[in-house]
Amino acid sequence: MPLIEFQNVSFAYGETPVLRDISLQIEAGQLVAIMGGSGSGKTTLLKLIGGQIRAHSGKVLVDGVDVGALSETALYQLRRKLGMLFQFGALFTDLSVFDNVAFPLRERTDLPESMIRDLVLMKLHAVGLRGAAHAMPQELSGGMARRVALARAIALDPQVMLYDEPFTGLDPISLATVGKLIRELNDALGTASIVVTHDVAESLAIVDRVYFLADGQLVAQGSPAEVRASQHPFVQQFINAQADGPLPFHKPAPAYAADLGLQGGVE
Ligand SMILES: Nc1ncnc2c1ncn2[C@@H]1O[C@H](COP(=O)(O)OP(=O)(O)OP(=O)(O)O)[C@@H](O)[C@H]1O
Repeated sequence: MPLIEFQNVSFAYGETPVLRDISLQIEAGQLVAIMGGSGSGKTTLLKLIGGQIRAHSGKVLVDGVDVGALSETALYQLRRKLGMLFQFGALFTDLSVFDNVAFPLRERTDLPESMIRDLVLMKLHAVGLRGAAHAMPQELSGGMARRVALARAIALDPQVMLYDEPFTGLDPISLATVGKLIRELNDALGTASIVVTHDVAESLAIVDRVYFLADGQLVAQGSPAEVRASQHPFVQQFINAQADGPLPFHKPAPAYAADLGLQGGVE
């Protein structure tokens, strides 16, 4: 059974459709990337998995459970299975690295402090930062802070990991380190993981599959090898970072002359 499944999911904010008829399946151990232009609905897709919003039609299943049908209490339980790393998922600045990672364990479990200590050190070890346990967030580089946030996200051994732009703002070395960690943690924990990213090269190096979203629809998908070889115009536009293509540079607008209030003007 897939850990994440979208069955013909559609969603709109008010009258504006954001996702249309999305179907996909992600198995345990799979790491996938969702790519698409700004506003194509990537973050919305993650919010449907976390239950922050509910599908207007179709179903979102996490570990076989229909997220849209859950009560608030049941959602709270479900979220225990999810780990999330967001671009701006900042660390608590007044807590040490250790206490940041311990936070979800203290909040969500009744484990004794001695066990929490072991778990925190294990998670920090997994991201290579056991040595920074007693540092404060202000003392960390951006890349280290992201790795601590990653350790915090996996504190409760999630079955599903959601990453929203995990590479943003990182230097090339930290970026490669975080990418490698995302892959390693996915494999070690056997999670189903989704990375929402603009970072084509980094994500192609680590993921099993890529889904391309445009205008709220899945327009292309494939393995990194298929994506690299694809002649699909959307895929090409992303891989080659072209400003214009199927995702247009210009947002649709009235004729220039009409916008300027000219009648019969020349465009
Ligand atoms: N709370 C909201 N209320 C109304 N419209 C929203 C809301 N959140 C997002 N939108 C709109 O929904 C569309 C999809 O947004 P979403 O954040 O999912 O896109 P995205 O692909 O993640 O974009 P980006 O790459 O820029 O983060 C956008 O047009 C956005 O303006």
